[in-house]
Amino acid sequence: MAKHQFQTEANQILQLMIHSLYSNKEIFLRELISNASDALDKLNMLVLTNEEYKGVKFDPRIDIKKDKENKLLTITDTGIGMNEVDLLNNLGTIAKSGTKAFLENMTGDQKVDSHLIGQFGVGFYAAFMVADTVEVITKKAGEEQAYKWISTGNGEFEIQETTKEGHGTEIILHLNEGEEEFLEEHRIEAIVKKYSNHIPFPIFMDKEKHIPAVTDDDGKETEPARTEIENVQINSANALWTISKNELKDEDYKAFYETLAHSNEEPLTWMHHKAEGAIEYTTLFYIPSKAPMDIYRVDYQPGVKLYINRVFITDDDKELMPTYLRFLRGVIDSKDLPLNVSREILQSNPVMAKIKNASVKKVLSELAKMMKKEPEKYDTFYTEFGNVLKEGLYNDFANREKILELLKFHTLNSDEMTTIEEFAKNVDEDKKEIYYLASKGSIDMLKHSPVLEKFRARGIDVLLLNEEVDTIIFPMVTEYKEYKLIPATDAKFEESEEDKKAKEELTKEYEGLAKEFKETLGEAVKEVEVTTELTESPVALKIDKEDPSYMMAQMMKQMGQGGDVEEPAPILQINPKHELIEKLKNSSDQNLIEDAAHVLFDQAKLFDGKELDDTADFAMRLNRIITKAV
Ligand SMILES: Nc1ncnc2c1ncn2[C@@H]1O[C@H](COP(=O)(O)OP(=O)(O)OP(=O)(O)O)[C@@H](O)[C@H]1O
Repeated sequence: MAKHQFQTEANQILQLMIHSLYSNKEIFLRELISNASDALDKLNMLVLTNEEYKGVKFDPRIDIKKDKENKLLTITDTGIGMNEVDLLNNLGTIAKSGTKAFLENMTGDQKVDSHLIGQFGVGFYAAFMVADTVEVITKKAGEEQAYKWISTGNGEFEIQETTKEGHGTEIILHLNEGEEEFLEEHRIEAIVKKYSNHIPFPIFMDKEKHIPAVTDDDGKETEPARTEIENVQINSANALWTISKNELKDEDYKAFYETLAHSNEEPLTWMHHKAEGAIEYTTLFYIPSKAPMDIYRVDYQPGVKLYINRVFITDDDKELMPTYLRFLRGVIDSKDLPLNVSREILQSNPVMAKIKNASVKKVLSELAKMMKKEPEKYDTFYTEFGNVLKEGLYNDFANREKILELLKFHTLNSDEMTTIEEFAKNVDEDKKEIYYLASKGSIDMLKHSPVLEKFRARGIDVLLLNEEVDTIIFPMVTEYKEYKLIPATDAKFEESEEDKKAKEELTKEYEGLAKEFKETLGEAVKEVEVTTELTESPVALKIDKEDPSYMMAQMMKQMGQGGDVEEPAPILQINPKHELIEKLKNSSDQNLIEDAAHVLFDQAKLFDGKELDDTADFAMRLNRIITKAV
């Protein structure tokens, strides 16, 4: 008998289960049945598609057995089973990405933690919520040797050779004191009906059947009443997605989601669609109410399963749906794909491509409907997944317009968020230009950006984008319908002759100060120029987009080498109408001008969402200026 240690993370999860922070213990059965169903799915596919498994009998069933006397509950399946290596890899370790992050987020607060665990999904380890000892007896399909895995959840497990008839897995739970309810027929049946009614395989259990007494014509009892044991199927076993929509209740969809997504949280919404015509397929997509833990990890686990005519093919294909819809959980099932598709073939299969395209369109149009009809629900969706959806703007060109219309924007002139469709209605019809400012920071900070002063002065509204992802994506989005999308920093407004003249005069007047600033700041700025476009701020930064080194940096960025190239120095604009600049022009205090040049340059950087190179230097100069002022 070989002893093994649980992997650290697995042990931590196990301890959480044992000390049951989770009040809804019944889900252990849902998790074990879901694993059994997955094991049957896997074998089904191999038997149908893999020569090596041709001889393996596929007789799919899940059995639940209860032994009240010994307080044992057993869940058996005739699925793929596990060999010794599988046992070591699967039970005792957690391969799921995001496990570490999940554990780090644990707070010790029951309420917060059970909410977290709902998103994480605990799987097999949930067994330890109700059992002090768990035995797994399993034999892999096509192999001779069976194994027994056993653990009391104390940080160790043991694996030994054993015998077992037929392939599949048997999970024996030695129930804890006080968990006897899970041996009651009606309780088990209720849990199965609640969560596992529509998994695609039958679940059987022994049930007591009462046979009433038989009496003759005179009312005399000829046979006494008795109880017989009958092995009966206790779930419907009709894959939920194959059932027509109007036969399903919300509860059915919700329960199926919990089993499918291993989640204890209700989904935000679902979309069930049956396509008939040249290609027949069914899709059932759920949107979770909370983002999965691994949503921003490259090794995220995709949530859509592919079935071909009810035979499970894969749940690990990131190409089934585009990555920007990776929050979807659900099923795609089609009769029109060949069963023996390999992953490579799947990706180039024209039927799969059509299903994928149509499914993306469907999801996007359902989201658009939700946005209009259920705005609150949409807001929840948007808070959780808005930034993921935005990724589609650069990797799904064909649907860019639709995705843009699903985004919500803050704007300069309003406190309410708006859509691009609404925003476009108020854009100057002759120019058809939509301006936006994309910079990381609070919306309030963006609203007060010096860049926007010329817009405010002219009463022109601007879209405000303050997420990091916006600053990467939006420069690549240059149009929406017939409108041009223009960064606010690039806006050029026509100047009247009068303005031009006034600017020329001011430039001359402030030439000296601009020169002093440039000498002080040196290479940190490309130049210092006088501007008449600022109204409130003394200074602002501008990038010269015609500068060849700027264009080079952009090109490198697009090639994914942004980190290696330095952006060219910005232009510092000074506002001659600002009292501060005016006073500086008239000052003869060289030290003050020097300090002011540095502090103002740093201030402009902060408004641009940039970090300061030397915070101590900034504070020191600022303090010197204040000291002089008080
Ligand atoms: N009845 C079973 N038959 C065959 N393999 C199983 C069975 N139960 C569990 N396993 C294996 O053990 C692994 C771990 O199971 P566990 O329930 O902890 O996680 P999971 O199912 O992969 O993830 P989650 O339950 O969160 O979706 C499974 O992925 C599977 O490979």
